[in-house]
Amino acid sequence: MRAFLFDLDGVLTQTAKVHAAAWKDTFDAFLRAEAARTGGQFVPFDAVTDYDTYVDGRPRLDGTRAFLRSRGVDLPEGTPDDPPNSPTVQGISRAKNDTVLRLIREQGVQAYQGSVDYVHRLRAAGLPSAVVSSSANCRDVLRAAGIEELFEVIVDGNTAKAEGLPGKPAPDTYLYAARALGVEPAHAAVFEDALAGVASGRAGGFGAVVGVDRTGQAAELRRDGATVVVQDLSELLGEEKA
Ligand SMILES: O=P(O)(O)OC[C@H]1O[C@@H](O)[C@H](O)[C@@H](O)[C@@H]1O
Repeated sequence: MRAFLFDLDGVLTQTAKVHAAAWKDTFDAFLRAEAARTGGQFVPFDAVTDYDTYVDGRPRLDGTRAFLRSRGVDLPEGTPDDPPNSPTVQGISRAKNDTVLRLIREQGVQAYQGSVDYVHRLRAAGLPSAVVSSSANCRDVLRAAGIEELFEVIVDGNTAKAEGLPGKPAPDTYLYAARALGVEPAHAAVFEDALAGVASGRAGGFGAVVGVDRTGQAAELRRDGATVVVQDLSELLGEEKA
């Protein structure tokens, strides 16, 4: 492998669980109000299974659409100016973003030490790395974790929007990063904790797709595209550490 492409939330930083909590907060408020309005049952958002299946790894608006569709809810798209929690895809997405930013402000951002050590090892070996994230908040999160300077290339939700790239599980954002580093996908490794993310690694024909299993979904990561699964990148530093 000549280039290394890392997802952000859940691979480099401990922010996947913060996103999951913000999604749960937002969707539960919506579902509760819907149940009251229609007289139906309130079935809460599951921060593990619903998050992994519909939301994790995808661009924000795609996550909102995919989860609502899974509950048979069809909301108008709305506009980015819709007030948070308006019954539109944009309004719900905006509420979720307000919540995730508040949680990040309150809790700060921690990197995974194993990932930071791994990227340092790559740098010492002269091997380039990129961050490939669906998040529009990617740069702020990298900065808050103090690791922005470790990467040659950063492809995030804003890059995808500006370049018209479809988000994960499509391979386009990873392919864009590999091109920016001047490396063929067959010689680049993808590191992902999300099912949509390993699927984009597989779809892009990458030389290795490392599933990072933080939540006990190793089998699903393999099913959707991981060629190897670890619980933490420190496992890949292995005996060289001794
Ligand atoms: O809402 P943001 O910060 O642009 O992030 C979009 C998505 O980014 C992904 O990295 C997360 O796994 C998702 O949970 C998140 O929804």
